[in-house]
Amino acid sequence: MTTFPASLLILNGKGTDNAPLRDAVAQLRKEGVEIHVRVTWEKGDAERYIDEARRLGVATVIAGGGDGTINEVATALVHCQGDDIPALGILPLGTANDFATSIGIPDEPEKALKLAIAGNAIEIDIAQVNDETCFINMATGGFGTRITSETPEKLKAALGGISYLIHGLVRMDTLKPDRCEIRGENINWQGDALVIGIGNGRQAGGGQQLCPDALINDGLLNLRILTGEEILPALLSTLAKAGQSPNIIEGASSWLTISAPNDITFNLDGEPLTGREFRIEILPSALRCRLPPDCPLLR
Ligand SMILES: Nc1ncnc2c1ncn2[C@@H]1O[C@H](COP(=O)(O)OP(=O)(O)OP(=O)(O)O)[C@@H](O)[C@H]1O
Ligand SMILES: [Mg+2]
Repeated sequence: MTTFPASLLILNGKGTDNAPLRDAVAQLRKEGVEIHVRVTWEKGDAERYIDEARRLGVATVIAGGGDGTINEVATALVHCQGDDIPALGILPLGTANDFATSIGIPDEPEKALKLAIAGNAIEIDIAQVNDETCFINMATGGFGTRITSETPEKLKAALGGISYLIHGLVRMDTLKPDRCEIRGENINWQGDALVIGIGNGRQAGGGQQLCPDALINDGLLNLRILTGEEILPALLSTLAKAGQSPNIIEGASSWLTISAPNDITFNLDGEPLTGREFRIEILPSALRCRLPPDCPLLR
């Protein structure tokens, strides 16, 4: 792989104790591939490493971590000015890895790294909330959000994606819909939402297909609202057969506004954002991402 340009791998500090990854990086370096590796300690570190990546002139910045890490790196790339902005590569090392899984990134570090270095860089969209925060995968609100943002770190580390579900069941007594109003192109809805999913990508919460028709390069946000008084088990089975349930509202729009009389919390690729007014818009073709040739989320 000697002909490929240099990359900088931004590794979430949670994922550094990883022998297969160490071997994969060593092997690629032996083959002549230039890979710089940097490790994060806290939020904001990824952004600083992007500055360094640009000084080094690398062709790819690889996000090594979960959805939160991918989003942080993607957001920093979207905010870059000028020419020769590096492409995004993805190395899934999180607990849920919802974005990576849905776009077809392989699990094995070696395969994912090779794709991140040599894959085709394709223009994709990102979503922006209130002119500032971005999410590359999905915003979830309502009960579903409480599941994810309240799942304790330890439970998450031990059980992975399943922990979202378990923790959700334990807290079923707290199930309470969020009253809100949602507008968009041909969307004007008001009511009590149990779960609101707004997707550039398709799945969140460790495999829940909230926006099964979403594409990452169609210039649209996909919306799905789950309403009604169903309890969680029923809710999860309805997720599978949309279009049949009167409790599922769907739509697509390049922008959405959500307003609520009480605070609601959205989970943006794992990071909570609380408020009463949200304006979410898609930024079309905002960055380039190295994707597998058969990526199912492309138009
Ligand atoms: N060294 C570190 N130790 C612990 N947390 C870190 C470290 N560096 C960054 N972080 C935090 O990790 C979070 C992002 O984690 P990320 O979403 O990538 O993984 P995850 O939550 O395990 O995976 P997933 O979102 O796929 O479930 C950010 O909030 C960031 O502040
Ligand atoms: Mg889309």
